[in-house]
Amino acid sequence: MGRQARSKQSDPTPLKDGGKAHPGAPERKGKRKLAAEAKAERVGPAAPSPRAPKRAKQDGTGSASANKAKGKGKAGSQTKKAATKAPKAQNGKEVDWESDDDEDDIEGMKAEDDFSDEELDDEEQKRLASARSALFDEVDLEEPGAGGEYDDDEFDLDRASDDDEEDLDDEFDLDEEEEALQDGMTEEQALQNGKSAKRAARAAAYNSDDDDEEEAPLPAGLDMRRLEPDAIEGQVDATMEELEGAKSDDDEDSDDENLQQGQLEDLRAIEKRMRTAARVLSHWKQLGPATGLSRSEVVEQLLADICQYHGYTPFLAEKLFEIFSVEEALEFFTASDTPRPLTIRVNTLKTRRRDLAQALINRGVNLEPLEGGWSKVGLQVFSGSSVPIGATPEYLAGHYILQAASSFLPVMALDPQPHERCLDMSAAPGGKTTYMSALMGNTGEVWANDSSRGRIKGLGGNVARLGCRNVVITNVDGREFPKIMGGFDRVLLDAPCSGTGVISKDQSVKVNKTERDFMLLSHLQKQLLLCAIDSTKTGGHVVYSTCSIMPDENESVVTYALRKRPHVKLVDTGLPFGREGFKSFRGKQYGKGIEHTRRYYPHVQNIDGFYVAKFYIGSPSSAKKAPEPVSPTLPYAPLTEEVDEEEGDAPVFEEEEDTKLIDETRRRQMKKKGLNPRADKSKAGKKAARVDEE
Ligand SMILES: C[S@@+](CC[C@H](N)C(=O)[O-])C[C@H]1O[C@@H](n2cnc3c(N)ncnc32)[C@H](O)[C@@H]1O
Repeated sequence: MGRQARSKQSDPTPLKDGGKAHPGAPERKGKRKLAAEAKAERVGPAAPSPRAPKRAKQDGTGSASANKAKGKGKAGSQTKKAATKAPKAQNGKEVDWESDDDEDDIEGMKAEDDFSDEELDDEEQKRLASARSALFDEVDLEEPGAGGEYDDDEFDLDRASDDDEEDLDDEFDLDEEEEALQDGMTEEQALQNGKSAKRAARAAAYNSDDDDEEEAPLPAGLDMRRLEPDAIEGQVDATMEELEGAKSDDDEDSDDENLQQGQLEDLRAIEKRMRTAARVLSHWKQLGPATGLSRSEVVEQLLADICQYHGYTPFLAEKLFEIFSVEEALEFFTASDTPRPLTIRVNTLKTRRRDLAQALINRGVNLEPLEGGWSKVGLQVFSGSSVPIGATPEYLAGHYILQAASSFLPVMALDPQPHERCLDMSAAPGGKTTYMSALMGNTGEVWANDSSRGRIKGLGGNVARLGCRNVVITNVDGREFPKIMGGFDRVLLDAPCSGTGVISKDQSVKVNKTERDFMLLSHLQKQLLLCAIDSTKTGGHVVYSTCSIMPDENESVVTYALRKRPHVKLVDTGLPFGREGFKSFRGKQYGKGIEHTRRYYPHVQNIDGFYVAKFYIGSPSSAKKAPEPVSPTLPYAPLTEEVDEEEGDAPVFEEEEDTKLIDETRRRQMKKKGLNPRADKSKAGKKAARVDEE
């Protein structure tokens, strides 16, 4: 344990008493006293103090410390006083008591006899002398030695006055210097020698981590663990700061506590009001009239409370509120403030679930198969495991990946088969890619693409760690795919989304999403989905998923694709649980087979909010209406304001508009490259026309 740490752990009481400077003092003093007692015992009562001559040499009179001791000795106990008197009486020698008080005491003692020896007969006098002698003999036995001043000094040191500490250290210097002088050094060298020895001894003492060593009583003069005055001062300052800090922290803490208490009460009141409002709104006919408010007023108050209680912007609170019944909305908001269970997916390319479970249990990880038994590769890890689950040897060896249970679902729906050619269109960081690879037994091809260069690194890391040898990583905009590569057996589009299903993981979603974000995302999702469909061979499958619960990003996107690609149809996802996709929402009717799609919610299945839809890709020629082409080169461009203003579920992704966007973006890119966009206009126009024809 370090020096500072030791003092931190010590009892700070002496400071309050105005006694010892640093908190460690009482403990040190105790040891010091023990050491002195032990020494007294070893040396015996009559032995002279080995330090007495040095002290005499040091102060020239031998009385400096003794003088100090004298004053303090007065404050000492009667026993001590009696002890100091004893030598004179017993030994009959002249001892410089240096105290009138002591003389007085002796005089007093005599006076207490209340008669003169001369008045007594010889026998009486002998008896008295013997009694006196017995008394002083007894007292003598308690006295450790003849060096009265030394022992008083020792007593003072036990009280650990800073000056005395200095004296002791100086004494140590003197020892070293004397020895050095005897060894033939010059005085200056000796002084240096003494100082460095002292420094070394101090360093050794302070650096020692050995508590046992700390406990062992050292001979008093060698106890270098006592602090130098400077160090003591430093300790005092540090300790005062700590205490003041603690005090002001305490003050702040209590202010904070009061504030928190107040806030807590406010929050409790809000929570209660929200529950009441939800009940009233759910039974409006019976309870509404008693409120004296209109239904919209109650809803308005409830939304304001949700924003305050859960920390949402009014915009998002209302958007989410609309999805559920009033009471269920409250459940959703609450669940989105609670973390989901921590889950891992076993990498069957490297191990079996039971083997991994055994290995992790042996390491002290608490785990269980996923609740409900719907996955054979999922394990739930319980808190309380002291093992860092992201850093075990099994993790590093790629035996598992940390993956949310909801994230298994799109891959289970995709159901990739060995030797197939599959595409994961927006794959980073690769949770689903690596699952696909495992389900395919490292056979066939998994093209893992992501438009984000930064996220590609994580994808590569996971693919390598999990030993997925059938994965090819690409880094292009997913909307390029039908053009650069097509004919996949299966395509997964785990689309970029608003993340309203994973608010418990990313609370920033509560405040950073705007209407425009939803518009842009929906637009991008529609483009990507058409490209995913167009990259899939006839008879193949596309799975579309998001970690959002917004219909705009889910049923609307799917319905758009059904309309634009009449040769595709929604099919059963094969997932064993989940709520049906919305058939309609706020007056909009969704496409055929939407009931096959699946919705997941944190408050219902205790997994992240998710949406999964599965398409079967029929033959374009079988469709009554030919599929509308989508530009494979469509750049990722922000929507124009006109598109922003579009209402409801009207298609916002139209060819004419796409062509305009393509042209605009191409012009911007050419300008960036320092080329003249006008010079290329005819070329660009021709290219766009050609794309439309394809
Ligand atoms: C929901 S995350 C994918 C998570 C991934 N499927 C997994 O399971 O680990 C969406 C991804 O889409 C990527 N993305 C965004 N726009 C894209 C685009 N136009 N083309 C391809 N990927 C895109 C993002 O970089 C992000 O990595």
